[in-house]
Amino acid sequence: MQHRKICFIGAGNMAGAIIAGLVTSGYPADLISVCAPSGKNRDALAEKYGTRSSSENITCAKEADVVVLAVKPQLMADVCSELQKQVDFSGKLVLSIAAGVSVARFIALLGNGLNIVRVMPNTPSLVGKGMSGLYAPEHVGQQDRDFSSELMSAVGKVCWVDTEEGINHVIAAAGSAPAYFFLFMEAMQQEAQRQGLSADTARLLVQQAASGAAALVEANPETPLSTLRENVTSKGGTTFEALKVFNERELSAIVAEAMQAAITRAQEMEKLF
Ligand SMILES: NC(=O)C1=CN([C@@H]2O[C@H](COP(=O)(O)OP(=O)(O)OC[C@H]3O[C@@H](n4cnc5c(N)ncnc54)[C@H](OP(=O)(O)O)[C@@H]3O)[C@@H](O)[C@H]2O)C=CC1
Ligand SMILES: O=C(O)[C@@H]1CCC=N1
Repeated sequence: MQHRKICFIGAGNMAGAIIAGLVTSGYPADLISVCAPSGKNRDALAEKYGTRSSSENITCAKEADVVVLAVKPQLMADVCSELQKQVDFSGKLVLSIAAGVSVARFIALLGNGLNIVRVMPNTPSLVGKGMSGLYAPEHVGQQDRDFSSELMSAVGKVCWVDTEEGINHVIAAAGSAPAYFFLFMEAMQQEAQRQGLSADTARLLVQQAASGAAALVEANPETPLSTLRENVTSKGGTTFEALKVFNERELSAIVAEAMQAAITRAQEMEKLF
């Protein structure tokens, strides 16, 4: 892949996950600078991966070809206003990983013609198993689109969405989704422990069941998920009884409501931030 000078503004969970995946996949660490007010996270990244650590957003953004905005959505306006005063963004590529901050808002904050790509990653990027959805307005050129794809492909799989609204659908289905699976696994671990298994054994059982199920999905891309489910469900057996409970409690309605709640919140954030 192309190697450009990248500056991460923000060194938190998500930036850290992308940086870890990038460096592990061979991106030169000395081309990556990481900015944050405190040394806590950025110094840990510098120590672990050899990236550059700084508290100077403006200096690092000036030097970079690519600026990755990785702060919380509510801080984005302040961070961008500071940058806009001293950094010329023409010729730079800006990637935002923030939920709920629109392209129109970035253009208003950083200037017309901004080469902006919205990326919605997720934390499994940390282990190269990320999923990122990308969106760019029409004026963003093919080279910048390709670079963005390559960058995020270094930490997982990517898809492009045709409309900006699609980013909120990516949030619901992938950005926020690791937390849904963690919640489900937590509930299973708790119940397994309540039934008498040790915490370690309960965790191992749940972990292997989850990663094994995901591996089966990945290994059988043509097989409908319903078939994989049916393959586990013996007639008159245990799985059938367990699934009956989920169905009686309308798990799919709960999932749909939860995913819609994520989208609604992203839409609200677009108005707030
Ligand atoms: N977590 C996730 O699963 C996902 C998050 N996102 C998006 O990623 C973005 C970051 O989220 P997340 O990583 O979870 O957040 P964190 O709270 O983990 O990290 C935020 C980072 O921003 C830094 N920061 C705060 N103020 C500034 C500033 N003025 N200049 C530069 N850096 C600053 C913090 O610094 P310090 O290190 O000093 O505390 C911290 O490193 C959000 O916009 C979120 O919507 C997108 C997809 C998934
Ligand atoms: O919860 C959030 O707002 C961010 C965006 C997707 C995952 N975490």
